[in-house]
Amino acid sequence: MKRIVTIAGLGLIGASIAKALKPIAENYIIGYDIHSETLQYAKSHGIIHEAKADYTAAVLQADYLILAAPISESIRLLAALDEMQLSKKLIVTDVSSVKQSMITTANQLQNKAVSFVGGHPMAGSHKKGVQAAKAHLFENAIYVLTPTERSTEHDVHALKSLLLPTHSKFLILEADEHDEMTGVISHFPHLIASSLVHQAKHWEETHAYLPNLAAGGFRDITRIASSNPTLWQDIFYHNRKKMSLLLEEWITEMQHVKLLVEENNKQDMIAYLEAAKLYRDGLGTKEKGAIPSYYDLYVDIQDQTGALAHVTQLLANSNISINNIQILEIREGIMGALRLSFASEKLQKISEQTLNEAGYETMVEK
Ligand SMILES: NC(=O)C1=CN([C@@H]2O[C@H](COP(=O)(O)OP(=O)(O)OC[C@H]3O[C@@H](n4cnc5c(N)ncnc54)[C@H](O)[C@@H]3O)[C@@H](O)[C@H]2O)C=CC1
Ligand SMILES: O=C(O)C(=O)Cc1ccc(O)cc1
Repeated sequence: MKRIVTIAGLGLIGASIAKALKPIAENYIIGYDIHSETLQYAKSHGIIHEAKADYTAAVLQADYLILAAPISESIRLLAALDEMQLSKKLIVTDVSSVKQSMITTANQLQNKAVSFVGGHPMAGSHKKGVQAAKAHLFENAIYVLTPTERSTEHDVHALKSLLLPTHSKFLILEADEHDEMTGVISHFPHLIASSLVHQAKHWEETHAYLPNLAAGGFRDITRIASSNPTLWQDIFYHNRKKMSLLLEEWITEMQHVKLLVEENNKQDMIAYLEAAKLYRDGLGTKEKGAIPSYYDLYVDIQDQTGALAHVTQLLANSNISINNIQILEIREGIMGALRLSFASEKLQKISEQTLNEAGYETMVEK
């Protein structure tokens, strides 16, 4: 029997789920999006079986509905189910980064045919839109499910079975617990990353050369500030209570840090940095985070013509593809470092061996 799955919102997340679910013979994927070009793209690239430009028509046939629009839009799409005459049971889930406002809307629904289980696949990208979608986006990532008053254990089980091809790891959480944790480890760091970029921009007025000094550290810590601003505004809005509490806590923490700097007590400062290092080092580095981290290899090279080409050629000869290359430090006459990023630990290891054999010094961050 066919399992009819409607996905409303075919952007990065919706289309990635569609790509993961479509190869399963039992699934029939209907796509709905407010942008006709997105629908056309999804249909013509085989991401969905069928495109529907009308939301009600897309929902009426479905056994499952995945709401993958921006959070505020997904809330509207969920509430609109009360206006529909559904002839069969509909298991509804969403992918929103904040859960409480979705769950509150779900618990107010009157339509008895609707069962709702909140969802949040905790993987993403700084890109947006259907063209950035990838079938393997959620592989090994945490996929949070939040059961509600409007769902049974059987519904949760059915939804997990549907989402199995995403190859993610399911985790059941309460909405409030989810919003607090993601507030701390995902949403709040975004705000801080953006504010650090603002600080640098401000100082560029005084030091025009400043952007050229933006080295690895600044780039690493602000990488997430390059994400989709509309998406993040929506996240901050829906998690505003937690964000406000975290900001207060942060301001207090910064006052403490200010004292540490001003008082210049060597021991206290080292203890503060040590405690942070200890905790940070203990976080699994190779566990897949929300934004996939690549397997990096640092290579020391002499600053001489052709050094970069030589390294890449050596790896190309071994059929190793490099996902990203960053030149960390190149100054005349001294050693420079390349950061090469690979898609897997295996490629990282082979590259290390290949380059070591050719006489290059390498380093893998532990
Ligand atoms: N981008 C990320 O890294 C992650 C995002 N999420 C969540 O996924 C959801 C979608 O985000 P993305 O896919 O990144 O955004 P996106 O901007 O790539 O895609 C959103 C899609 O929804 C469509 N859309 C907008 N309003 C609509 C409506 N009323 N009806 C139907 N379609 C509509 C847009 O045309 C677009 O195709 C958000 O709720 C976000 O919180 C969850 C995990 C990661
Ligand atoms: O790592 C991050 O914070 C990301 O930017 C990717 C992301 C964005 C939104 C989510 O709800 C989950 C993951």
